[in-house]
Amino acid sequence: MALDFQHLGALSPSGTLVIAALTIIIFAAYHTLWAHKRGMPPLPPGPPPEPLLGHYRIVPQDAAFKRYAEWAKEYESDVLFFQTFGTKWVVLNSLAAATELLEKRGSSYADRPRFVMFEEMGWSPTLTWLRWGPKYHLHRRVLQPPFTKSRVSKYTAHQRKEAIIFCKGLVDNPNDWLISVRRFSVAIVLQIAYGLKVEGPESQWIRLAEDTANAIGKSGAPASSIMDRFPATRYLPSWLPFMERLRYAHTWRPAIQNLTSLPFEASLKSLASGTDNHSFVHSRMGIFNDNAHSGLPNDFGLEDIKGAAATIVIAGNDTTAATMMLLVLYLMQNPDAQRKAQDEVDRVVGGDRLPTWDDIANLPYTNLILQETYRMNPLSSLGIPHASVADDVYNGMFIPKGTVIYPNVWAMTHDESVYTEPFRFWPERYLSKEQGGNDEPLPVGNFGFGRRICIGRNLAENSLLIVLATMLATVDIDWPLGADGKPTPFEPKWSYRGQATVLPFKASIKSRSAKSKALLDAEVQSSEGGRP
Ligand code: HEM
Repeated sequence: MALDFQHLGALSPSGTLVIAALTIIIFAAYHTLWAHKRGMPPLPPGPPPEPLLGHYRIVPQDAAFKRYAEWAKEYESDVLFFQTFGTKWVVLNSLAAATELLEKRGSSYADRPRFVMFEEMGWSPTLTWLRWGPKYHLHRRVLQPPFTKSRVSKYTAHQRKEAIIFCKGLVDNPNDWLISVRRFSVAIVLQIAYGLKVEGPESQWIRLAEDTANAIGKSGAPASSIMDRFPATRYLPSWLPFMERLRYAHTWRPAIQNLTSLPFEASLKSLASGTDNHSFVHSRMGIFNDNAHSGLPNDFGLEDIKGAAATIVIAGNDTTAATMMLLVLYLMQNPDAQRKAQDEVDRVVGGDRLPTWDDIANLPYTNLILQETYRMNPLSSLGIPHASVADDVYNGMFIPKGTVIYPNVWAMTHDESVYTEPFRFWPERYLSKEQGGNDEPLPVGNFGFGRRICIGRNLAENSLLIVLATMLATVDIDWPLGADGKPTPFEPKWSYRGQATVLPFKASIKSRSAKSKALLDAEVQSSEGGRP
């Protein structure tokens, strides 16, 4: 008989706790006995679990990637095993393991776990969270083609224009540089998904995207809440002390719903008025309406279009903004790298114009600054988890079907056997020894692995490169001024709940020259409707 948890909210607190505890004990005992099949090789090693709770209290909620990397050394294994309440998870701490399992055996590891907490947050069909199956394939087939390397070139004019508006924002309002960052990242994806424009720093779309970024950015590592580990707990009353993630999900639910609905409705309105803005929504609605008129079925229905458009904004906005903040941070902390990159841009572009797309291929050091930024702080330090669809054996270790797989990208990009002084920002490390570098490999994993690799990576990389080149051409970035009027270094603060991001910080941003400022002003002036 299925358990009915719906009525639990009406129970007294002590009754609820007793039922919750009993249910957890039964499930945990059952799954612990089941986890290891007879006759199979041993499970990967890991710290010993606690009775019944397994590893629930052992793995830290914050910055778990660092602890996993330490355990990998302690247990001398790049693959570690954990379990709690019947959920099993494996952490891959080396690129070799991630490449073998997520790339080479990719089809066996292309599922996602169920993101119960995100379900509580009210997401519509979103490629990122969809389980491996027909719905997933349909969404990937629709969303991937517009973002291939060749197809993203159609967005480059828009990206360059926004990069120039961004840098003008930095020069005109340096103290509000974070608003300019948010404006840029929203403007790119909102235009592509819905054909909507961000008219200025006060735009409702910036606020909406900010809310959603907050909702997702601080929601904890994906699939790691008690609800994800043990889905029945979603029906417990949210006032219980250990259900803070459920409270969080309900608090942010309206933000997710607004982001999914409001821009979609605005885009439909502009379509109804007869304007085709060539956005994702307009092109999908064209197909949808044509099919409807011809009496053909629409596999990709209205909810799918709505969910897929929101995916572009949700997946593309905060990731781009967070990487831009890292670029500003690392340029500020590393004046030598900043000067060297500025010299490169000056040499290639000259002082009479701003960088264009043709220049990007001729800016290798600028490109390495971006690569080193990816390596220093992979935003999804533990990736977005995959899940295995079949039993497997790797290096003599058994990985059961249905195991959640976390690639520890941070451990990979800080592996001392690959990167000398991994905590040092040193873009030259990728150059050959003859060029003064150390022949180290470019970082891998920032955009994920295998079948689930980020579909927006080409778009994001283009955004970041044109923004970086334009910043280098037009502004100097330094530590903020202290009370004595001198640049004053400080230790930045970080958040490791959800994405690994640097928290908002102050920087001193100044125009490089009257000429570079005039170039920005002139380009913004001449670009149609461009407003900082
Ligand atoms: C710096 C920017 C970005 C970073 C660091 C980033 C990172 C990631 C990562 C780590 C994943 C998980 C991959 C995996 O499971 O193996 C992912 C998936 C995804 N990304 Fe991005 N991303 C960025 C920008 C974008 C943009 C601009 C878009 C939209 C066009 C986008 C759309 C997606 C989607 C739809 C998925 C889910 C793919 C799937 O599950 O099949 N991302 N991204």
